[in-house]
Amino acid sequence: MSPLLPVDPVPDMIELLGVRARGHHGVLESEKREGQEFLVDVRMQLGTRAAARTDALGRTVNYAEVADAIVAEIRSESRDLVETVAAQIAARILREQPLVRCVEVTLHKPSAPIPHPFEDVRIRIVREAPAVDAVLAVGGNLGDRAAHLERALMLLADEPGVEIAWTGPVLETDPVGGVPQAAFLNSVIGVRTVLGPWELLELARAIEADAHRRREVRWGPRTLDVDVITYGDLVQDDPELILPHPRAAERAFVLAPWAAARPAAVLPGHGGVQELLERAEDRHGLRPGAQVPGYGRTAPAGPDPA
Ligand SMILES: Nc1ncnc2c1ncn2[C@@H]1O[C@H](COP(=O)(O)OP(=O)(O)OP(=O)(O)O)[C@@H](O)[C@H]1O
Ligand SMILES: Nc1nc2c(c(=O)[nH]1)N=C(CO)CN2
Repeated sequence: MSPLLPVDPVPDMIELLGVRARGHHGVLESEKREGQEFLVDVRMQLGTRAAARTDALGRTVNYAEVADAIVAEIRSESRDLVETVAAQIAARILREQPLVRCVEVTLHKPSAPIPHPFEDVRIRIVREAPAVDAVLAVGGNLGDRAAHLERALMLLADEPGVEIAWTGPVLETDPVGGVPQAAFLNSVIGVRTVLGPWELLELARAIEADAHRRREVRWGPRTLDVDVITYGDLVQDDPELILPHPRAAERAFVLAPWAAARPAAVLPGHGGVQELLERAEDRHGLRPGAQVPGYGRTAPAGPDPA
């Protein structure tokens, strides 16, 4: 199966070059006392399609914030080595900018104490953000419900940058939301991914489109719905991608398969999924659903035990 997301031959990159500030880094006492100029170039890898499509700053990296972070690190507590300062800059960018998947930092020290003519001293490092644990909810009540869930899992598993970590059991659930309609099959899928949150949403939409999902009635019947429930601990309120999913905390059709697979899981900002499930109003409308290949697998795939 070919991947659903576009495969970019060169990933998108935002570059910020020549950010300058005085710092007191260096091995020599005179460097620590007097300080000198440092320059920094950064190249940040992130998906920029969602931002470009909507012209929304909140869906990308604000390079002015990154410049502030670089200057703060240059001005921070004196370090002996350029290695340390460059690593601190990279770590701060990855910590503060959850959309950045990989960062290259070049730190220049053009006034280094070298008693010979020279042009520059610089160090270049590349640091990757760790893969992120995310949870997706899948469900549908039109057509061959089990086949749609099975295909959704196959498409996810085939996507570069996504690894299936675990899956919940498939449950049959009464419809929630007031629209009279047939029962759903629902489950949840835990993934480990190097995709950014917007790319994960794009993938979820592509999987829905593959099942010919149509948006007609809000909370109405659908072949397949794929929602992003959590993306690591990321909390954001962008209406196109609210994280955690704004209704997950009260939906037994999400919480029950999640708690069955990961009883100790926590929904960031809301609490343990088990406790949330005990309070969810729709908790009595659930029953075991079909056996769908790939679902109900609580351990990562590996060699079968002998
Ligand atoms: N965490 C999220 N996961 C998926 N879609 C989200 C999320 N946060 C916001 N959205 C937005 O919600 C909008 C409606 O999505 P969708 O049509 O799947 O809704 P629904 O399935 O009918 O209802 P619900 O969102 O309550 O499950 C989409 O435009 C999507 O961008
Ligand atoms: N049981 C059940 N009810 C729903 C579901 C669903 O997946 N299962 N999805 C909805 C909108 O996403 C609305 N109502």
